[in-house]
Amino acid sequence: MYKIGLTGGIASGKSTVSEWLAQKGAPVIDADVVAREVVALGTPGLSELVAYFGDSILQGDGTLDRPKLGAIIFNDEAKRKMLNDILHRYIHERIDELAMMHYEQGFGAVIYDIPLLIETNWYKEMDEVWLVALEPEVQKARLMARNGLSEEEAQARISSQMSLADKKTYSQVIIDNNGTLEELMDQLIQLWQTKGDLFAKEDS
Ligand SMILES: CC(C)(COP(=O)(O)OP(=O)(O)OC[C@H]1O[C@@H](n2cnc3c(N)ncnc32)[C@H](O)[C@@H]1O)[C@@H](O)C(=O)NCCC(=O)NCCS
Ligand SMILES: Nc1ncnc2c1ncn2[C@@H]1O[C@H](COP(=O)(O)OP(=O)(O)OP(=O)(O)O)[C@@H](O)[C@H]1O
Repeated sequence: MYKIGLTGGIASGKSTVSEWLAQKGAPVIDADVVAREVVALGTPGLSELVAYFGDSILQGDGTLDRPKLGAIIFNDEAKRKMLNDILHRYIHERIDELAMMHYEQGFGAVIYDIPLLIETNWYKEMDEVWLVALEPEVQKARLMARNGLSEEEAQARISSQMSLADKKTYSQVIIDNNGTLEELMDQLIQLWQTKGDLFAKEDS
């Protein structure tokens, strides 16, 4: 099965792209969804987080207080590394399971929507990397609007990730999302024309 890693910085438009691809019939694995599963109530992932960060990262009902943990790790590199060390193993395992399900269903290719695909070296497992690219100023504005963050908070999140210029050197396909949604869709239609057949099921 052909593996396509879809990546890009925070608020770059990966979900917008992967939802479009999913509507076209491509199987998509969303690492942000998996990252929520592995810290659900009662999981070993959540227990390990509490053991390191303390139970002040929990809400009253025992579930993870995500904004609170975000405020900690996006401003502290050592703690972010620890979070990654704890969770990426669980995330990777679950992603492999989901990929196996798609493989068993006969799909020719699968999209791995992974924000930290390059930072974690997971790109090495991919056959190709698609990057959703946009200038940091546009990114910051979209992130502030979507998450209701201050400029400083948005900048801290952007700075916690690899720069766009570096990510480009690992990518075979660049999807430019500086423009309107319509301009994005035009590129996706073109991309589907050249790559869409990869996803076809073997028995179809
Ligand atoms: C810190 C957490 C609790 C904040 O939760 P929140 O609901 O506010 O954000 P969400 O999970 O939707 O992530 C939004 C975006 O933040 C960025 N991001 C998330 N985690 C990290 C990280 N460890 N380092 C850098 N950027 C990150 C990604 O671009 C992601 O798409 C959460 O992001 C988390 O658990 N992160 C660790 C798991 C992880 O590395 N996820 C990325 C997928 S591999
Ligand atoms: N071309 C565009 N024009 C205007 N807004 C856009 C465009 N593309 C995406 N957006 C908006 O920008 C925000 C970020 O997009 P999206 O959620 O798809 O990014 P993402 O890369 O999946 O983010 P994250 O990884 O941080 O969850 C959303 O509010 C989305 O509606």
